[in-house]
Amino acid sequence: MPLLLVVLVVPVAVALYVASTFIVLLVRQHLSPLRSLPGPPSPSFFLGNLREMHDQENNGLVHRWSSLYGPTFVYRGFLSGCRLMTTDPVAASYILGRAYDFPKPDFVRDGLSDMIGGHEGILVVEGEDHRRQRKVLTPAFSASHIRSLSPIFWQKAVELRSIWLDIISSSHAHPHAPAPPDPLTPSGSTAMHDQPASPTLSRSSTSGQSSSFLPNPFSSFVSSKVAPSPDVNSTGTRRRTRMQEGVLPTSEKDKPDTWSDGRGPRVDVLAWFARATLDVIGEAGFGYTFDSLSGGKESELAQAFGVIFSTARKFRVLTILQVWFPILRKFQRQPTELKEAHETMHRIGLGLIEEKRTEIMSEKSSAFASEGNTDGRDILSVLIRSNLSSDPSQRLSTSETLCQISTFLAAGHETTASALTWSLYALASAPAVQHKLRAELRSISAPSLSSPSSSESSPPSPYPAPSAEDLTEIFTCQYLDAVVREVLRVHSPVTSTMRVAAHDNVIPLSPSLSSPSSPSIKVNKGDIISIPISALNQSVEDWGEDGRVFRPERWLHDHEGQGWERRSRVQGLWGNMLTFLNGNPINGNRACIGWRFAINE
Ligand code: HEM
Repeated sequence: MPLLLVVLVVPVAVALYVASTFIVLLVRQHLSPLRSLPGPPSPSFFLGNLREMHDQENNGLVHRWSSLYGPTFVYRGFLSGCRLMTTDPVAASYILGRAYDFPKPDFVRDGLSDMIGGHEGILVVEGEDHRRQRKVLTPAFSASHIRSLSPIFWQKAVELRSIWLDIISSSHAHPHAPAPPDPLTPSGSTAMHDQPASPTLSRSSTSGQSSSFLPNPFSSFVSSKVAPSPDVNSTGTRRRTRMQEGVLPTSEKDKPDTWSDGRGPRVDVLAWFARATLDVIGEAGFGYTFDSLSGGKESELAQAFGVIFSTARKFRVLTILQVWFPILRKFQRQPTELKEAHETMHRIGLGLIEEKRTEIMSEKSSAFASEGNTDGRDILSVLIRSNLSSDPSQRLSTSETLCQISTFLAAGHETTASALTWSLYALASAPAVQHKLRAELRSISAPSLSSPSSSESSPPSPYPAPSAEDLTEIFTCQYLDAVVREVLRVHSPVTSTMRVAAHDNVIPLSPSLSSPSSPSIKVNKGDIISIPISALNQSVEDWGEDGRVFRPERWLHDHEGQGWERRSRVQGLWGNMLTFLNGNPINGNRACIGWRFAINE
């Protein structure tokens, strides 16, 4: 009898659950105020526009849609549900400035939690938990503390420089290395062309624009860093690097190949920057040595993180279904490899926390503890220290602290690798900019920069770490500043983000962009909103007709003494762009907490 009951009742219950979810969805859809907004046709009932968004390159689709339907329009998600997308700066500022009224959607938070290995990191938590975590974490990201980490950035840059010099000189020794089949090669390097189609990066950012397809705003940069750059083995056939498979490469045999194709030696820059930035975030973030640049044995933590990252990135139909049927998450079986990776991360993370705590306690009478001198300390140490001194009700628990380690890795490693790669790409595409920047840097008197440069025949010069005065001189370089801003504006590593209305709301629009009949947009609780960061950063209204062109000069003051940053209508955290987002300390500051770290790096 009980068996009969199970056989009859379970399928009926499942059918009712599925049917009621669909009905709720369709009714919601029917009542949505977003239905009246214009937008592209939906090519598929089940996937809406998600597939084409996933497949687009360099935000071209968003630019096309906004030119056809205006800055605020609707595209379709799962089961053709309406999703709002806006490039209106007033609407974007309203939404992002009210982070607790417009939190990340649950499915995005779930995706991030999978990547981080827990629900308690600052990227994932919302409301009061977020406010508390942000307060404890903020001192670790202060301007002076981040500046004190510069020797780590410097050391890794010098290390990477000598590796590249070695690669170049050894490839000169073998000038006839076979050229790989490489259909992705850039077609000429013209200065300042419109949104360059870098082969490696644009292909990679195909998946990089996928934040609404993969439930993860950080997928925009996550996947772009496992770029499918061509990697060729000795027989000339393509092979995937472990980097591309999501496993971080560190051992000698896995180093990306270099080759000569008649135009000089070629280096997979993205893969090398990923190693350098992994080393940096390990050391500066939590005092952990990955040694991935020097090609030592692949660290346990790098391996574990690689497994977690690559698993979280994978797109599965189940992931989409879980958005609408959260119960499915309960039945999800974790692959053994993933379980082991989480355990490794947990064990190493707890070890690091314990080590820092012991250090801090034993230094209680020393300068570090008594005078608050945290210079050069990794971020985790400063975080633990500020946690110890804060009001007990405001402290982070051990499991919350643990989640911050993987959060720093997830948020601070591939973003910076991507930014650095785009920087080199932009400079390579604009030789005039490159010459001007080099001339400015060569004019600096700082000993760390004025060391004699090496030639192919002499070993690289040591380049001592810059002093505080050197850093001040470097940071006041106007053209360097303009180049960094322009790279991060045109090639924002996080291309879009997503929010959900926590309750019914009315979003104001720019007076110049709204129609008199609808100066605002009504959203219902649960409506999903996409903010295309890249498109906003490149807006023609803000940046002029050449808004999508890489032109650092726009940041220099014109003859009226006005910098372009003052003309932009976007209220970004940094440089009046949304690259690091923006926020509001009262109603949720979800702007990038690591922006100073990234700029310094
Ligand atoms: C060029 C490099 C970087 C870019 C473009 C970038 C961009 C962003 C963006 C757009 C967000 C907001 C995401 C959202 O809410 O949808 C964010 C958040 C965050 N970033 Fe970064 N980031 C960079 C580097 C870093 C670094 C180096 C770190 C840490 C060392 C870091 C740590 C974080 C954290 C912890 C958050 C979550 C903040 C919160 O929710 O309160 N980021 N970042």
